[in-house]
Amino acid sequence: MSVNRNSDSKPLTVEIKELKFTYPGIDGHPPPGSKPLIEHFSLNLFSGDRCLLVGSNGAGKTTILKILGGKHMVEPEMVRVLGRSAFHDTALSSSGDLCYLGGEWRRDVAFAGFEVPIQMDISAEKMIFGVAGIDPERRAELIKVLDINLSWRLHKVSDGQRRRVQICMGLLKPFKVLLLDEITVDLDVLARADLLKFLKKECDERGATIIYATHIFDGLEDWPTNIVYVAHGRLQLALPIEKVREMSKLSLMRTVEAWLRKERDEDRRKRKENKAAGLPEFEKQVEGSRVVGGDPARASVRVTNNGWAAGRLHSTVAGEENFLLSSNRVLRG
Ligand SMILES: Nc1ncnc2c1ncn2[C@@H]1O[C@H](COP(=O)(O)OP(=O)(O)OP(=O)(O)O)[C@@H](O)[C@H]1O
Repeated sequence: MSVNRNSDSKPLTVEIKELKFTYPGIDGHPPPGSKPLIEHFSLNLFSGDRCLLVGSNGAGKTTILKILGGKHMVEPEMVRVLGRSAFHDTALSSSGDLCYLGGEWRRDVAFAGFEVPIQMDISAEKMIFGVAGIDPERRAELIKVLDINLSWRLHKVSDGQRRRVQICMGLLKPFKVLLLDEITVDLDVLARADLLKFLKKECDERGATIIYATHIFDGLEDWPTNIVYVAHGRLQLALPIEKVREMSKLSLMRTVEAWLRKERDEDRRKRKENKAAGLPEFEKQVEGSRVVGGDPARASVRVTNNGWAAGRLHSTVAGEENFLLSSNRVLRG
């Protein structure tokens, strides 16, 4: 499903085609009898799009962003970012063209090319200026936008200040596709507003594409170009913002609230019906399906020669031809 009315002339940047994904069990395979977490999910996004990804807790937003960010393996044709498979073509992330910013401090910073925990005794200046090959103007702009004091010692600053440094590190390279998994929770209103403004400019002026998963709608009314609503790992709606405004006279937050309320009422109705019919109210959780993502070395089924080893962040071997298996068997945290 394409969500941009004017997509004809704009390059396609994110292409999701019939995406299907199940978290692997401890043996590296989807547990027998498990229902895919994500299924029948298709979406196209274009250069310049700012897409808000909304849905209730557990809907699958983080999973989708991680798949797009190349952290979970899926069939290469299911997800293309800038025409390439994010999981198999690790140069997409290492070049900075594809950037995933989520809750994982250490890994995100490492992906920005500076492999140190962000809570150690180090100055913000050392962290930020330690990344090589950065345009000084862009760096100065980000420091200003995020109002970073370069003398901050990272082990002594507040969560929000540390988060600002993390975001700055993540945005230093001029990304083409940015995946944001609610990274603004710690930010004060001013920092959040300035960051959102900066991100809007990145899309308008450089044609970047941003997908932003959030539950916080403050200051977002005029930010997105598209809204994507996901429930139970299935795409419910993918609309340009003008269409959402046409459909609903409510604010963005109230509109999303109405969608989620309807979904919850429907879930409750189904559970009641199941109960009345003597069926289990909730879907059975498949035993062993909860895995800690991250280290492929911990999975008992290994993909042959995929270039990854425990504790390493960048594959030495890029390219789909190196992958013998193409199920959902490997997770990167
Ligand atoms: N590593 C994992 N292994 C197995 N199941 C997982 C794993 N990570 C998430 N899940 C399950 O996948 C489902 C979707 O989780 P996900 O984190 O993608 O949801 P979300 O929409 O981002 O939720 P939230 O709004 O709470 O952040 C949840 O039911 C969750 O329990």
